[in-house]
Amino acid sequence: TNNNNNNWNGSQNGDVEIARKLTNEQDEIIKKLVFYQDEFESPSEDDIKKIAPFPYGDDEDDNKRRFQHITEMTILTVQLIVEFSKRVPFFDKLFRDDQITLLKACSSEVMMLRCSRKYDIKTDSIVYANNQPYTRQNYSSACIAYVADTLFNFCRRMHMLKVDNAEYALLTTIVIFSDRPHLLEPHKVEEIQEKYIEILRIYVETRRPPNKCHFAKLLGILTELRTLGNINSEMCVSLKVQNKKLPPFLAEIWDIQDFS
Ligand SMILES: Cc1nc(-c2ccccc2Cl)n(NC(=O)c2ccc3c(c2C)OCCO3)c1C(C)C
Repeated sequence: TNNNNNNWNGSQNGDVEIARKLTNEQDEIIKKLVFYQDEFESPSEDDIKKIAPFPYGDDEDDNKRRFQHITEMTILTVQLIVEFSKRVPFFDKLFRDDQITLLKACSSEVMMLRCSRKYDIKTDSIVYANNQPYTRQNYSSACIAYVADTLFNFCRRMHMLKVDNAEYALLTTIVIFSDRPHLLEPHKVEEIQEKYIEILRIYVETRRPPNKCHFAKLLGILTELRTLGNINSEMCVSLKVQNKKLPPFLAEIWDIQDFS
């Protein structure tokens, strides 16, 4: 090192990045996230019985019923995301207003992540809660055709990355603590997110050969999810125009102002 105690890579006092191990606290956090990810993974059987079945027919009414089914399934899924977030360490440290801001903004992104976790490459379908597959075709025919390929291509890319349960749980948590408009304490949210990003970095480092740049690819997913979430928001507005009514619960969480 040169005489002013800088290392060749410019890091001060010689603390070059070393492969750290997870602390006990960090290890406990991962275990908790994975536990609650499983706990709130899918809507219960009897919840699913209560919603309209997914029709496999192909007439106009079936398209409407498919849309109805997706909206009801989404409401159940968003409720699971809310339950999961309540168990995520440090979420309770935020103002209630910020918790709501984060949940409204992350819900569509977390749902895309959940879809990718249920993706079956062999049948190119998303096998959701009740073992009924959403294929590109029947997802498209639910009158949201142009997004089906985007969603399914995202699921394929996630499949190729072989994301494991701990990585999924950490990614979901990092998505929840993303910077969003109108937060009262943006720095607090960012600080919490950084804790989870650090846990993910160390977890990946200790699990996979370093040359795979797997950690960088996982962070890249966050950017992709942001784009997908924005397409969802645009779609919500266009649905409004097609006066395809979203249930009030979704219209509220996705901020679809009532222009009427
Ligand atoms: C009631 C409802 N539920 C969903 C949904 C369903 C599954 C995963 C994520 C979402 Cl957000 N969506 N959104 C999509 O299905 C959707 C919208 C835009 C997309 C997209 C999806 C899945 O995926 C790719 C990017 O663009 C809708 C409405 C708005 C139709």
